[in-house]
Parts: sequence; structure tokens; C-alpha cells
Amino acid sequence: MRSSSVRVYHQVARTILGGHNSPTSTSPPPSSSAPVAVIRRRASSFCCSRSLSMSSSCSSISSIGASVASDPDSPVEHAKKAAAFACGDNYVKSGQKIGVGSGSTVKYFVQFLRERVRSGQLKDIQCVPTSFMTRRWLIEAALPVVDVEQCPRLDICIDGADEVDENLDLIKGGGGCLTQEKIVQSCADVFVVIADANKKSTALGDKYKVLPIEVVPVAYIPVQRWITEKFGGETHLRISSTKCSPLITDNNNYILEWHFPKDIPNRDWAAVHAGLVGLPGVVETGLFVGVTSAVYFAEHDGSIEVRKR
Ligand SMILES: O=C[C@H](O)[C@H](O)[C@H](O)COP(=O)(O)O
Repeated sequence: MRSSSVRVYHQVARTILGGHNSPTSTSPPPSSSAPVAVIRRRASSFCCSRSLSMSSSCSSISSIGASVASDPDSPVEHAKKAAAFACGDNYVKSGQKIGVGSGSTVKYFVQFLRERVRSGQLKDIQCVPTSFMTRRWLIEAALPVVDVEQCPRLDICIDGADEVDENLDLIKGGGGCLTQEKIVQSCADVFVVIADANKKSTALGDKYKVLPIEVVPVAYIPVQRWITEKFGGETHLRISSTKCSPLITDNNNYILEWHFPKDIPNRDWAAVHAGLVGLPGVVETGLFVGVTSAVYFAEHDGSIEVRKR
């Protein structure tokens, strides 16, 4: 099922950036049949927010950079912030239990929560982070932090993505946080994504060439073999960009990067995910299939496009 779209234009940026649940906002409240809105802020250039570098010295390992430290005044960062604030204004309400994703776009969502709580527009929220870094950001913002042990049911989860296809299915895990992200997303009634427009594609793999897969360390070699035998393609162990060792996840596991074949049968990513997590030693994959309610894209020209399932 493809997402649908309608365009709505908006000329006043402060409605996006400032007005909590503003009655003048042109973004409609979410509903299953609501159209997609595009909120036009301003014309601007755009650049990629994440770099991916693969080691060429060894065919079985790869390294991946964390989010590149971007210029906070760049057009893309302004657009990411606007997308995070617009999403927050449309979905977040007082009293909610909120899953908070990971990555450079989610950092603006934490900023949104801090500002709205400080201004008194949001009250009595509880935040469940999906990574060490997000937990730190929430603590530094003096926001109430809990975990899924205390809050196993969440009203909403808002997260970033590495690729979003036309069905709003996702590849996630570029920052290595996929397992906690999947757990928190699965606890939430509604899951919404905020992402820069470079993440938008027709089919998974068009933009983001690898699927992150978290594995128990002792199993990484057999899992690599099984993936290649069962599904084709190649897998590389993700190596830390700051030490000469594998990247260790928040759960003390490794990440495999699967360069999957282009011809996944029927693009049945749910079947691929099920096959992968059935392999002994595989903890989770970065595939988020059929779970996204809406995506707020930070567009190249500074506008926001909202796609809903
Ligand atoms: O593991 C990392 C997460 O899946 C992130 O949400 C994803 O990589 C997007 O990050 P960013 O907003 O920095 O592009």
C-alpha cells in the first residue's frame, strides 16, 4: 500500500517553529484518511546529513561513521528542526508516554520537548529513550526519563530513519540503535518518523545500500555465512570509526552490514526480516515494515512533506 499525498502551502515559518497546537497551523491532525501535507517554508539548498564509509582494506569488515556533525545553521538542519517541531506539535500531548528515537533528527525532537515543557505547553510527559545518547540528551534537557520496564505501553514513538520507501517501510540502524528502537516502537500505539528528504526512496536499497543487523558477537561468522547462503549478497562487520575493533552496540553486540541483493523476491521485506531473525545469533534487523503511521520529511527547499499511510 502506497502512501498518498496532497499539497498544502504555508508561508509563516513561526507557525511551524513556535506555535504549539496552533489553530493557524496548516498541518491537519493525524487521521488514517488524512491527506499528506507539504508545508512550504522557504527555498534553500540541501545536503546529506550522514556519511557511510566502507573499509576497502578488508573485504569482510566495514566501518560506518556516526551522524556527521552538521552546521546547525545549514538549510538542511533548519529543515530537520522544522520537521521535528511540526511533528511534535501535531502528535505530542500532555500526559503522554513518549518513545524517543535516536539520531541527529531526533535531537531536534528532544529540543522540541524541552522547549514545550519549559514553556508550560506540555505537562506530565514521560520519555523512553532508544539509545544511550538519546537518554543523555533527555537527561540534559531535564525531561522525565523512564524505561519500558516502567512504561511497557507508550502513546507514541517518534524516531528517525536511514531510508523510507513508498510504503513507509524503513531501514534503520545507521547509528547502531536498531534493537532498542524496535523494542520502543513496538511498545507504542503510534509510530511517526522524522527524516531529511535524502532518505526518501521508491524501494529500500535505492538510497541506503546496506541493512544493519545486530548479532550476538560469538555468532557473527556463522551468521554471515548463513545470510549469504540463504539470501545472497555480502555481509561486513561494522567497525568502530574511533577504534580498531567492531562497533559495540548499547546491548554489547555487533552489527553486520548486509549488502543485500537487488532482486529481493516481491520486495517482501517482512519475509526477509522473519528469515533473518530466525537465524541463531541474530538479535534484530533494521527493517521496520508496516509500522509507520506518518513520515515528516525535511525537504530540499526547506519545506516539510508529510506522508501518511
Ligand atoms: O540507529 C540509528 C537510527 O536508526 C537513526 O534513527 C537513523 O540512523 C537516522 O539518523 P539521522 O536522523 O541522524 O539521519
